[in-house]
Amino acid sequence: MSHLDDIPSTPGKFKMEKSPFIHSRMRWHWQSSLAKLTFWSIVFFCLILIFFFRSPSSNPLLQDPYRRSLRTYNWGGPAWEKRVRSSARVRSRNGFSVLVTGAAGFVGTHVSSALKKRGDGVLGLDNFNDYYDPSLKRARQELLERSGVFIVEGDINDSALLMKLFEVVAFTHVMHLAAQAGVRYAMENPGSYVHSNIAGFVNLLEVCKSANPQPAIVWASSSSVYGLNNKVPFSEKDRTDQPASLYAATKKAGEEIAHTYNHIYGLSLTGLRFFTVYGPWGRPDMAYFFFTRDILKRKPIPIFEAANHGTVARDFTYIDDIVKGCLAALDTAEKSTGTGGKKKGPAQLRVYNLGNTSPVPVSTLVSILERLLKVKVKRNIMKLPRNGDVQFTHANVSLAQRELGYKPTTDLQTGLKKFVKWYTSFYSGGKKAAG
Ligand SMILES: O=C(O)[C@H]1O[C@H](OP(=O)(O)OP(=O)(O)OC[C@H]2O[C@@H](n3ccc(=O)[nH]c3=O)[C@H](O)[C@@H]2O)[C@H](O)[C@@H](O)[C@@H]1O
Repeated sequence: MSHLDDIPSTPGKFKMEKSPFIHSRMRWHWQSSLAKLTFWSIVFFCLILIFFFRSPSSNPLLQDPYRRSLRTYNWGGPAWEKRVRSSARVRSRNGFSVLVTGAAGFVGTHVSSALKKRGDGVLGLDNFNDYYDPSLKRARQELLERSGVFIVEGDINDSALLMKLFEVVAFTHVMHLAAQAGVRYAMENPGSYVHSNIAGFVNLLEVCKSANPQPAIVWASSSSVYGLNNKVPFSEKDRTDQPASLYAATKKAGEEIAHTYNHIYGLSLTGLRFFTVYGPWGRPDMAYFFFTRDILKRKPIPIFEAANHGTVARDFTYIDDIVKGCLAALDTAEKSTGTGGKKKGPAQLRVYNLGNTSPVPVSTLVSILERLLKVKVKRNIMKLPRNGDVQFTHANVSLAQRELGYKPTTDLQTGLKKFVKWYTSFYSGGKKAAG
């Protein structure tokens, strides 16, 4: 019989014998148990430490926004100020001096480049976060640098940096495009939306309101603010109090915050509700972009459909049309009316839809890509997940047409052709030639 057979399986029923042999064995057993306990406690403690420091996705305290806000950026010094001044220098008569936040982003890159081309002074600001592949942002930065646009590396939550920028340059306009984008990611990392779209926006407005002169601000809202509104096409007068995602809620909050800063401080503010913008240099987290990548890899494509086989559709809007809308919003923006944080009179407050006015089903988007890429697509029809997506979007742009002269001219087929041309060139090693 092995000594293990002496130990009853039911705890508490074991009767201790008073034998010295058993005593020493018990002591040895106790000591070895203590050693084991200490050993496993250390292992457990180490595992907790590893988990804490290496796993941001499972630890809300260390998720992206907080890590990002802890990042330090190098800025300042005479050489840096010289670059800032030179990039923001106006080169055309009556040109603007524009601070573009999110300049290394998709829309930011295109708008910065268009402004620079027509002789405006442009200074970029971007935190180069890793929401999607930062190397794409770096490639956009290179592109802008070649046309004379300097992107300052920093966060819109950094008041000291923003104040420094306004001290060095008297910006006439701010094109605010820095944001945490993406509808579905809001369920994974809600904090990043609050950090960028609310706290960051407020911080920027705080600095703008105190600037002398105050700049006029044009900023990116989103078609997602229409949420569960089902009156089509979406007009600026429709309900926007039923957001379907936290992303949408933060953009809607931005519109209300804009109202407050306009009301109290006389800041001129224009919000642009973009409708699913696509095109060359686009965002890899968007469906048209990753569908292209996955079709080329022969992977099945998940196509969402609503209840009862309902079609899911988007008012896909080509980037060049959006850029025209952004420039027109800057051109028609009136001056802010405050000085040194005090309102001197009523200021302009506007909101416009910038869409394409012709929604296309996601299944048609896939068919167009299939033809352009010449690859037979494996379709995987799936129920629209409850993750913030709405069934359809459709812009009424008559207000933007009337007041901004906005008129979209690119249909999805034409726009995707340009995107695919850029994509294949960019990702076939010719990254620099893809501009
Ligand atoms: O219009 C807007 O305001 C928003 O447009 C896009 O959001 P979304 O329209 O959802 O764009 P995608 O994520 O590219 O999705 C496009 C369509 O593809 C569908 N989809 C997406 C992913 C997928 O796997 N399958 C699929 O069918 C979506 O349901 C949606 O109808 C942007 O991601 C947002 O940042 C932006 O603010």
